[in-house]
Amino acid sequence: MSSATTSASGGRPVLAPPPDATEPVRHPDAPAPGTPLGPHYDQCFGCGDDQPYGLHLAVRAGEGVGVTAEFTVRPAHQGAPGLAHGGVLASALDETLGSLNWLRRVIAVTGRLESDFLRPVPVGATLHLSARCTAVAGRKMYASAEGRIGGPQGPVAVRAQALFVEVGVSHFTSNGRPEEIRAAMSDPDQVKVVRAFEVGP
Ligand SMILES: CCCCCCCC(=O)SCCNC(=O)CCNC(=O)[C@H](O)C(C)(C)COP(=O)(O)OP(=O)(O)OC[C@H]1O[C@@H](n2cnc3c(N)ncnc32)[C@H](O)[C@@H]1OP(=O)(O)O
Repeated sequence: MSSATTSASGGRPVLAPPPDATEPVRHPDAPAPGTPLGPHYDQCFGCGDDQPYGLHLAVRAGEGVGVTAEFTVRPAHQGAPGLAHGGVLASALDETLGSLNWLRRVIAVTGRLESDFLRPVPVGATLHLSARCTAVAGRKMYASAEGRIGGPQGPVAVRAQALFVEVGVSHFTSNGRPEEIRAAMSDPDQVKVVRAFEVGP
């Protein structure tokens, strides 16, 4: 196995939680199962309403540290004629996985994302996504996701495993372009300010 998929210590796959990992904990203020989370940032490619070519992914809180989401593939998302681009599908998985952090009220960004593409996804299809956090170890959150087509119980078209790493707000304020940081920070809607930075953009 290559060093890209195994850890430095002992050959454990990098996306396998270490033995001292713990169960993820849902924050007491997390929205009830079934509640739409809404966009975390209106310019986000994954969920933002103001991104004309974005995914406009709609995420709902699930049970525990889990979410469901839907994404309908539009012509702007094509790779091959009539089919979704693989990078766009990976973005849908990443966005769905990222929203798990909102249920934990932890600021975290994607460190690693491994995707499997099992079936082609046509333009016009709705991808029914689900994701759950499987373990936490220090700043690291381990999670998995899948996307089905033809309905929520349809065949799995894509799936992913991911590692998110907890960061401070300075990850965004120090590295993001100042124009967008200033605009997001000065939004009069304080809930929007919090959500723009509490969940990785
Ligand atoms: C609504 C939700 C929207 C969500 C949108 C989707 C989320 C996103 O797409 S976020 C954007 C994409 N991601 C990024 O831009 C992140 C860029 N990367 C970084 O900033 C840094 O590399 C970062 C923060 C991940 C880690 O850096 P740093 O804080 O210095 O931590 P570091 O000490 O290197 O790593 C911490 C732990 O994570 C592990 N780790 C970090 N990266 C990886 C990786 N790629 N693979 C495996 N393990 C990793 C380290 O081995 C370390 O483990 P341990 O504690 O056991 O030693």
